[in-house]
Order: sequence, then structure tokens, then C-alpha cells
Amino acid sequence: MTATVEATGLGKRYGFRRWGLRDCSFAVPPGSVVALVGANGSGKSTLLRLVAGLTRPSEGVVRVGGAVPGRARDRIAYVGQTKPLYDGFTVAEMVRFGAATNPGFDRRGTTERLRGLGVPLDRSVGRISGGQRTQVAIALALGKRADVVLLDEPMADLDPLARPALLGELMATVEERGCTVILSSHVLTELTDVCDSLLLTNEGSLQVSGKIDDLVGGHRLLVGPAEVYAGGDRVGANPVVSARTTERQATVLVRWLAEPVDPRWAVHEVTLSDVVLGYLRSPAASSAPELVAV
Ligand SMILES: Nc1ncnc2c1ncn2[C@@H]1O[C@H](COP(=O)(O)OP(=O)(O)OP(=O)(O)O)[C@@H](O)[C@H]1O
Repeated sequence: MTATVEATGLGKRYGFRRWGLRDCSFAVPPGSVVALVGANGSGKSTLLRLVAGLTRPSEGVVRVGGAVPGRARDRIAYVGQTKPLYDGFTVAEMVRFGAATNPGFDRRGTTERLRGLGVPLDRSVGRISGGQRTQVAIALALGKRADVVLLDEPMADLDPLARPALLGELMATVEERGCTVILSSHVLTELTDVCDSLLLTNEGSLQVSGKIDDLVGGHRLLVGPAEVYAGGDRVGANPVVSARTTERQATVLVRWLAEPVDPRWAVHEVTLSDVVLGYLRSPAASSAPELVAV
């Protein structure tokens, strides 16, 4: 069975005043592969830890398959930025440990996967490389056969060949099991091919959420001579997300509603990177209401 991940008004406060995340609401349907992006310190890890049940919300609620994460532990696999491995165990012992502590664990598949990746099964975890530790942690998470897989910057220390291989593996896992994957990353280009949905955190808020196709199709870059844009929150009917101007030229990311009346604007389709960078530059900009539900 697969699970929806649903958050309503979710927030986490650290200490008395510092909010790591506030007022975060979204619903991720089963079988989604979600890219979680945002600047450093914007709340991505906090969000993943809340969904994983590793930290409790200070406000609001998150549910995985209708249950609070603490009651859905068997259904959730999480790999954080620090990998939860025992340095004194060999890789093979770590796999055995995973099998012993998780009902339904795919021991054979996990072992085969690590062997295929060239990870030395008989070496202690404390003596393998950082990238290999990541491979072990991810293999253990996938071996758990969880409904929801949460990966916090899984590709950060993987080499250029291992990164697409991991993404391919995630896609195959999703197709085979219909599980939901939420992965945070700073490398947007790698996410475009595998992720169908986006969550974007900015300064502790969820600024954008939606299907990537809708987000890309729902925005345009308008480029025109500098004098055609005097500032303002719309170009024609189109709400401005962010704008950059030089002495000669204005480049404006807009939510796309209609062709601008002024013919000096050239209209360009956008990439996911254009959309993400545009919102990151403008924390106050909101995405269209119709784009909010993932
Ligand atoms: N344990 C903690 N105690 C106090 N503040 C924290 C703690 N964890 C995170 N924060 C703060 O909460 C905010 C969000 O942090 P978080 O780690 O969720 O960001 P992030 O988007 O994952 O960042 P990065 O991309 O750098 O990993 C930051 O301001 C951070 O300093």
C-alpha cells in the first residue's frame, strides 16, 4: 500500500523564537517523486524530519497515510545528511541489521544492489568512502520497502556517474512499488527528469508547491528594453514573480495569463531552474492559487 503525505499549517520552532518552518500546507499523492528545493537554512531538512517523525511539530499536523509519523514508522524510510550507520559494522552486517530491525526488508535485493555498485561488503562502514556510506544508507532505506522514502540531499557526495544511477534507481523503485519519494537537492538540472512535483521553501515558509509541468507551463520570462518596465507587480495581466533590470534590458519572470499588450516584450518559455531561481530571489512572491496543491 502507498501513502499520501499531507501537511496542514505545519511549523517547527527551535527555542523560543526561531522558526525553522512555518505555516506549511501541502498534499503529496501516492507515487509522487517530489523535489524539495530552497536556499540554505530555508527549512528543507526541518520539513523532512517532521515528515519522518524525528521531530515534533510546534504547530499544525503532518500525516503519512492518514497517521501521524510516529504511528507510521514502518511505512517511512529516511536518510538524513548525517548517515545513520554503525562504523564498527561491516557493510554486510549493516544489511543484516537492517533486515533484523525492519519487517519485510529486502535483504537479497539490498545486498545485490550494493555489490553492483562496487561497495565492499566485507569492509567496516568506518572505512568506506563518504559516497559509499551514502550508497549504503540509501540501499538500506530502499530495502525497507517503505511507502514513503525521504532523502535529504542524497546526491551531495555522489560522483557524476552515481548521481543519475541513483535517480534511475529511485524511478524504478517508484514504478515497481508505487511509493512516494521526497528528496531535497540543490542540483536542479538533475531533478527535472525524475521529479513530477516541487516543494520550494524560502525563509522558513513553503513558497511554491505544485506539479512541475504546471509550474513550468504556468510561467514565462518576458524580456524587453529597460524602459518598458518601470517596476510594478504586473506586466499586462501577468503577475510579476521577480525582475532583473540592467541599463538596457528588463527580464521579468511572470505567472503567465495573457500576451502582454506592449509588443516590445519578447516572451520566452521557462525551465524549472528559471521558476525556482525567480521565486528564490523574491521570497514575498506567491505562486498562483491553482498551483498550490501538489
Ligand atoms: N536543531 C536546531 N536548533 C536550532 N535551529 C535550527 C536547528 N535545526 C535547524 N535550525 C534552523 O532552522 C532553519 C531551517 O534549517 P534547516 O536545516 O531545515 O534548513 P535547510 O533548508 O535544510 O538548509 P540546508 O540547505 O543548509 O541543509 C535554519 O535557520 C536553521 O538554522
